[in-house]
Amino acid sequence: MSEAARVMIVDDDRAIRWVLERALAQPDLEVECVERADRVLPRLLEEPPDVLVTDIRMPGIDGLDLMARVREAHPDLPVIVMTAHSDLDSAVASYQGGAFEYLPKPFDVDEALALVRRAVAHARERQRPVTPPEGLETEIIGEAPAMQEVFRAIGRLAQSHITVLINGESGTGKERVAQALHQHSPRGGRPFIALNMAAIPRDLIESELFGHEKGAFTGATAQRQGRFEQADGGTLFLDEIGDMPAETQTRLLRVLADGEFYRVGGHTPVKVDVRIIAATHQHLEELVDDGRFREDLFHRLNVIRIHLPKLADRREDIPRLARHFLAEAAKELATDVKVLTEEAEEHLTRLAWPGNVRQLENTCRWLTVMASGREVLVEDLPPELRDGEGGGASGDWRTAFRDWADRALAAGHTHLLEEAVPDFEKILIETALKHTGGRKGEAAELLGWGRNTLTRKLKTLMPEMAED
Ligand SMILES: Nc1ncnc2c1ncn2[C@@H]1O[C@H](COP(=O)(O)OP(=O)(O)OP(=O)(O)O)[C@@H](O)[C@H]1O
Repeated sequence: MSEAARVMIVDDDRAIRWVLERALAQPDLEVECVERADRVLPRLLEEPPDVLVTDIRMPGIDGLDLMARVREAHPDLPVIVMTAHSDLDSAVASYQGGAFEYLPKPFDVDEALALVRRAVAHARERQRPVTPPEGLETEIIGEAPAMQEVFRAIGRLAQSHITVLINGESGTGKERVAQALHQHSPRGGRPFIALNMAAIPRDLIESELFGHEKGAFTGATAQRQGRFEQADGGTLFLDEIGDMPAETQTRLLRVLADGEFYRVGGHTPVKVDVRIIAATHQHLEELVDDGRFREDLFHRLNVIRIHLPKLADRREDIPRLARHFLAEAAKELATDVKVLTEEAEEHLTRLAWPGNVRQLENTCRWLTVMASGREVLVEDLPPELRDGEGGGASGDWRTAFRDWADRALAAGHTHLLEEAVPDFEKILIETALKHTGGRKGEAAELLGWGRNTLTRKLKTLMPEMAED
């Protein structure tokens, strides 16, 4: 902590400024005194000091106003309020949740100095974990306490090769965290290979992981390296580990124990040095209890566990995430960056976000394409997010449908429309027919189709109903 801490003092009373400036003239502090908040506000917001000391009653922008604005931009900046006791309540109220100290007037200079030093120490203590490991700042956004825990874990694990298990719902950023763990490890310059167990057909998992020899099975026309070999010296990220078939679990366990494996159809052991990071949205303990996951493998993987909270459990991060994704989407689509109005931002902050960060990211992309103006209003939001608490009311078919699509994509499905549209139409047809007691003409009308269209659809979708 060799760098001097910057302290800004705002008071219209010249005598107080003079006293404080002298009291705080210390080698470890760099003090700046200003008379009026409005003259320094833009600079203060842009380049905040380490500690702000302010009076309450001042001409122009008063201390409460100043705190409100500072808090908005820098919620963690410690503020020391100098005031008579009578103003304390309103001061506390205005800065609730922020770091706040109180210096009653009249004060003793030593007391003032001690308080400023304490605030500096406090600010630095807070800043340390707040700053994610170097280079991560733009990658993982998270000021919520649970995300701070994640950053701390990444920092703590930076120098290790230890196996890590990441828990969290789909779309919470598990792969991101795995990447960060890799980048900040001594293996950072080596490959990071990700493999989603839920996305590969079960009978291909072994050859995907361990590779195969030529002729190992029909279609194995050449020798092929598996992910383990590709990840040699680096990190292998095994997503949705709970979906790993039992035989593969056994093989994985053996690789972890011996550091070597055989390609499918091979007889020569292949040696590798791979760090495993596994992730799952499931409760592995429960899978173990149900006999669906090997207990010994579970213990092997569960050395260090990182939990990623649902987005709904870190709502304070939503505005920043949204701004980040809007900027990213604009870059990607080579267009102007959309800005959320306060109402739209508040609205987004209240939604349920069952698809977590990924859903927010997709929403921001959608907005970048669809919103008409530069400013995004609540009305510009996709319809399913616009009304009520949207995005997750249980029983809402759109939510269930979205979850289905999320899962299907995560499992590697393609041509989703081909998969979904027939079911969608079938459900509507069945329901309409139920309502009309099987009368097709009326059902076609309810659906908004001509009778011929319905007949044609029935032939392809529900041939058993097509006879008439
Ligand atoms: N904290 C974050 N800051 C910035 N971007 C994030 C953050 N968390 C997630 N993302 C982005 O959100 C998307 C989803 O994250 P990611 O793929 O890591 O989730 P996941 O938990 O691995 O999902 P799944 O289990 O479905 O594979 C990615 O595009 C990722 O870059």
